[in-house]
Amino acid sequence: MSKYYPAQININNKKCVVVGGGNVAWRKVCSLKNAGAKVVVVSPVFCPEMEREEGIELVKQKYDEYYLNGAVIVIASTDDEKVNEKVYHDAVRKGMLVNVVDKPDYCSFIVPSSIVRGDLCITISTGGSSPAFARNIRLHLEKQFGNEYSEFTELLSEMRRKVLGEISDEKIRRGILQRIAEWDMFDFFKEKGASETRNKMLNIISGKHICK
Ligand SMILES: C[C@@]1(CC(=O)O)c2cc3[nH]c(cc4nc(cc5[nH]c(cc(n2)[C@H]1CCC(=O)O)[C@@](C)(CC(=O)O)[C@@H]5CCC(=O)O)C(CC(=O)O)=C4CCC(=O)O)c(CCC(=O)O)c3CC(=O)O
Ligand SMILES: NC(=O)C1=CN([C@@H]2O[C@H](COP(=O)(O)OP(=O)(O)OC[C@H]3O[C@@H](n4cnc5c(N)ncnc54)[C@H](O)[C@@H]3O)[C@@H](O)[C@H]2O)C=CC1
Repeated sequence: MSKYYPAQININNKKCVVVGGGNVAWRKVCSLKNAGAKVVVVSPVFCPEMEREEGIELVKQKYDEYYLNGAVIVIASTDDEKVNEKVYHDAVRKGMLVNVVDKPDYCSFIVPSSIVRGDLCITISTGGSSPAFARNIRLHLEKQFGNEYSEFTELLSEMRRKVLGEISDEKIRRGILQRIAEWDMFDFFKEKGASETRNKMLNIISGKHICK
């Protein structure tokens, strides 16, 4: 049985607070920002990357629970165990999701390693057993997942919206959605490109091709 429930959290435009301004905090700031969060970092000192980054709010202060107000996610990444623990208890009391980077027992969620190709996101977690192994698996897999995965996913998204809007029979709809996402379609896409694949998919959608 897994210790955690894997899920994707929508934090677009939501306030997320990172306490601490070091290298580990920087990694978390990047992933939160990439997911569209409004990132606030509270720390007396920031690493140079953070000082340079635009579009994040830097609060040059020691931690105070006041800074958590309105946040959906809180990450404690200071080098002071007492501060990290206080952040954890404050966040839990306020009903927020919290992650203390060096204390898995003080995490209501943990952050997996991830490969992002447009809307496609492959995440790898060892449940805290070995973050270094999660990272190495990412480096290994990354080479196999190029930008074509992003482009094919984008095309599928467009076609899926069309199918959902136009085909009311659930069985036929499911059949088409399965068919256009099959591996031979992806091979065709890689060989012939987006335009020919789009035509092939449109033929399937309009019933000109028999579904398997
Ligand atoms: C539980 C968890 C909580 C959390 O932070 O969410 C956690 C905890 C801890 N990490 C520690 C160390 C390291 N963490 C990394 C790297 C990453 N750590 C990440 C996640 C997680 N780390 C969560 C579990 C994820 C899972 O297992 O699935 C990644 C995937 C995502 C991210 O952080 O964004 C990111 C890789 C991103 C990428 O590159 O793809 C490296 C490697 C490196 O930096 O090169 C090292 C050094 C080598 C090592 O120790 O393995 C320590 C010991 C600190 C100490 O020494 O005291 C603890 C505390 C403990 O284990 O007790
Ligand atoms: N989960 C993970 O992936 C990893 C976790 N760690 C752990 O994460 C912690 C942070 O690591 P680094 O970023 O390398 O440390 P660091 O020493 O570079 O940064 C610590 C930061 O905490 C800030 N800080 C200290 N007291 C504070 C307070 N009262 N309020 C707000 N900010 C405060 C400092 O200003 C500094 O910016 C360490 O405890 C380390 O053991 C380390 C490696 C990997």
